[in-house]
Amino acid sequence: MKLADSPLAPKYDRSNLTAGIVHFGVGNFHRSHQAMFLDRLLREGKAKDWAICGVGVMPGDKKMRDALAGQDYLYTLVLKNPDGSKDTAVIGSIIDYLFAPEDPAAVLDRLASADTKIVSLTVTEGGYNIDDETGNFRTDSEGAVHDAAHPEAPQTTFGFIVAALRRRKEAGLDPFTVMSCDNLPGNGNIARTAVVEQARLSDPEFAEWIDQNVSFPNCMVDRITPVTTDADRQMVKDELGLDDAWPVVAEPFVQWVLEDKFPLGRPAYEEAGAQLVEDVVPYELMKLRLLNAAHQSLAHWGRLLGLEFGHESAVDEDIAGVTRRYLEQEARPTLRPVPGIDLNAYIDELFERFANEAIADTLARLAQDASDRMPKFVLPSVRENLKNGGQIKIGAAMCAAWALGCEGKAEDGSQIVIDDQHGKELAASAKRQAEGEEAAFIEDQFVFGELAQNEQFKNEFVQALKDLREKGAREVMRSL
Ligand SMILES: NC(=O)c1ccc[n+]([C@@H]2O[C@H](COP(=O)([O-])OP(=O)(O)OC[C@H]3O[C@@H](n4cnc5c(N)ncnc54)[C@H](O)[C@@H]3O)[C@@H](O)[C@H]2O)c1
Ligand SMILES: O=P(O)(O)OC[C@@H](O)[C@@H](O)[C@H](O)[C@H](O)CO
Repeated sequence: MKLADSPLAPKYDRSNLTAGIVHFGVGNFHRSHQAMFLDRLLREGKAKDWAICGVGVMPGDKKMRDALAGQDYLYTLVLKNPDGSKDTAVIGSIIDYLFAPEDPAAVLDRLASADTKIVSLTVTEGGYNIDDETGNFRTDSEGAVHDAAHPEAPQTTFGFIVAALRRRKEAGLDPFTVMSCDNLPGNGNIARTAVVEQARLSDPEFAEWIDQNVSFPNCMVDRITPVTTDADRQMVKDELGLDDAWPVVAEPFVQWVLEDKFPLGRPAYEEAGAQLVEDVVPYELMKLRLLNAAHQSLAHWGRLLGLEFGHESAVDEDIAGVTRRYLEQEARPTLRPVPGIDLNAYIDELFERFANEAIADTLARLAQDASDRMPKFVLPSVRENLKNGGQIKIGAAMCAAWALGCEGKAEDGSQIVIDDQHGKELAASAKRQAEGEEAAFIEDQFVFGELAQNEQFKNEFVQALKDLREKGAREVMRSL
């Protein structure tokens, strides 16, 4: 059955909607989170001017464009509960999709349209081109250099945003709000840096204007959303009778905490369950340094033991133990109090969520692009503890588990595949490490910045790596 004919399909009239939001990076998470919040409002007859037009700038996004365009941009969202039951809906809030490499002019026209009031992003942690140590935009990246030289014919997210803001200004239109929904500490601030610094490369004066006039709210986003598998597609066909080229599965838990800084207005997200707050930073840090850091721990220790899924790591006594001790002894002490949240209960709930085997989140997904994730989720706590005399041994050992995994083999001899945009460099330093250069991995400036020069971090890392080789991961985890 076609999605549009399903009893689960939206009852609201989609021909009557206007795209007020342009979203870059329509992956699984955007579709399980922001698009779902909007769908909730649309079902109540609200937010008709806030439908979403997706944009993809990466060559790989053609697949998503084709999948969505072939089914009127509808898709199935399947929430998998821990007891094995499922809650399903067909989501209708995305009404168009533009694939930038094929038609960049259409993307610019859409961004420059008076209808567009919010430009939102889930372009991954690495998509912002930020040096984690300095917080500076990497002006020498290929895309940034291209868009600086050809500001009228951009290829990257930030190049498009800058070009569109210029067109709006020239046309006398107010700037849209730029809302990052990526897992980054201060994601709005980072989006600001990326947009302003991209603009500065071609027009410093306009960059200043953007900095003064464009709003970049910060937000914290949360819903574990694994990669869609063929088995998920088959399940949607068998159980719901639906032909869906790209359904999304996710956990039932969902959270969105955001700053209310939308000069051109916004959907009433709070009426769909989001929390609007003055200061989102404590919530963001809690989520990134606890949930996302725990995911790194489950992934790197679990992969060393040859495990495949997040829930397998989460119920393994040694991995769960070392992960919990990391959270309690090294991550939580770096957090500020979070209004309305008991951090002990939050950590307990994380382990319940991680243990949901119906989600079947893979350790490969959690470890993907770890070179972008470790610097955002784990290394900030290491740095803060080093500064304040706090403990770092479990974080350093997690880095060593990752480093050893990058040599390519689990303890049971199975292969560990490295899927990382910085993978070549990781493989090269892991090779030097395997040949006896014990600190080679942490000398990778892109990931570790100045940390290799810190004697305490280096010693803890090198010792953990040595112990891992001599005693194995289980004994090391138990000793921590
Ligand atoms: N999956 C989750 O559980 C989850 C939960 C919370 C937040 N997030 C955030 O959402 C992001 C995306 O996750 P996902 O599960 O949707 O992944 P995904 O792989 O399904 O989608 C990623 C999207 O980002 C685009 N992208 C990647 N690099 C880009 C770049 N340099 N410029 C522009 N676009 C780029 C891809 O083309 C794709 O459209 C994560 O990196 C994270 O920051 C994910
Ligand atoms: O998607 P990333 O790159 O931010 O990190 C991997 C996971 O930790 C992450 O996707 C979580 O599942 C998510 O942040 C839960 O809300």
